[in-house]
Amino acid sequence: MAGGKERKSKHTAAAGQRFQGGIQFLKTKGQHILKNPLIVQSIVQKAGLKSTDIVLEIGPGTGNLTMKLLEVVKKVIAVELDPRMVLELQRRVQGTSYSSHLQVIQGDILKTQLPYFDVCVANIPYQISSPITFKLLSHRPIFRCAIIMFQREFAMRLVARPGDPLFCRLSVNTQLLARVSHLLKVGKNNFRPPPKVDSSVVRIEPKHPLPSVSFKEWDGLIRLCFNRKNKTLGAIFRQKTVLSSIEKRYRTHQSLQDSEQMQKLDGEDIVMLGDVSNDTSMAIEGCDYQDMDTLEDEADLQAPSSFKDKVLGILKEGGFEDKRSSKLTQDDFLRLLDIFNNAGFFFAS
Ligand SMILES: C[S@@+](CC[C@H](N)C(=O)[O-])C[C@H]1O[C@@H](n2cnc3c(N)ncnc32)[C@H](O)[C@@H]1O
Repeated sequence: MAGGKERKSKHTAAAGQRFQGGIQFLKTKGQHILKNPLIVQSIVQKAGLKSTDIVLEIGPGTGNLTMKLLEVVKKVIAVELDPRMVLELQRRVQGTSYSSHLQVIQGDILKTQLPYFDVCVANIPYQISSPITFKLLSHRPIFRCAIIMFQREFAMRLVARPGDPLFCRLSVNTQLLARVSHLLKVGKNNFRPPPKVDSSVVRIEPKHPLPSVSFKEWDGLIRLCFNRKNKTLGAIFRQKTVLSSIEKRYRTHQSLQDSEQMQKLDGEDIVMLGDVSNDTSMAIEGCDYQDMDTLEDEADLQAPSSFKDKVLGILKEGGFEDKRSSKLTQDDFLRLLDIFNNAGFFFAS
């Protein structure tokens, strides 16, 4: 009996953690509400907001952050998926002087066309971390900065530098497009209900102007290089699957050189960077040969080993053969892409 009673009281306490204002928080929607006002205050302070700013808030929830933002900026546009949260937020702001400064859009942020904004401030559901980061970075006109709460490990990957253990494709792609810095560590107990993982607030400041590089090309190369980030590039580019995918593109490129397809604008490129959602997935795509018949000729069929020599020769000449992706800087990757492209090798899928 006693054991039964104890189980019941534990259950009641846990359930209490998941309610506020009659709303049951759903983990499936990443609903972990920031309950510590000091953290909310600190996020708003670190955002460096101006009274003239329009702020985009992703997932306002019950509005703890929204209310603080409304105290300092001209307008908050909040995009929230859950209609129960939308109602709660509207109820909270109703009858206050802030109501005319808040616009609530009910919907999925990933499917919503983003409005104009100066700064994005958000405690996001962690399951959309990667796609939302790249959706923001592809948004135009460019915004001043984004101050976002991420799962700690994701945050540390975003800010990791060459040589750091967490340095990965996500770090390289983000840092091509933005300056990123770690602002604040936030422990689990600052949320209701507490998530399983710790969190961190990161500042993302889009670069302006962006480096002049095709992002599809860039990501195609980076994907290969981080296929096995601790192997030398020589070892990676010796792999059959890697050589096959490069060779396929090489041949396609040769045959399309004069066609319109080669003149695609880079502007549409960044959107595809959202595909890095699963950064640990390093599958190499584009290795099937189904469409090769029309492109192959006798000389091409005899090419494999000379093709490999050519690729390895480029790496060697550039001084990259013995280098490892985990230690390369952004300038190194830009130079590597440049020498490959100049030799007629391309990486965009
Ligand atoms: C971590 S909670 C943050 C709540 C609030 N901003 C706070 O700090 O207390 C994430 C919020 O995002 C909402 N949400 C989840 N997926 C979303 C999506 N795809 N688009 C917009 N909002 C979403 C959830 O309903 C929830 O209110």
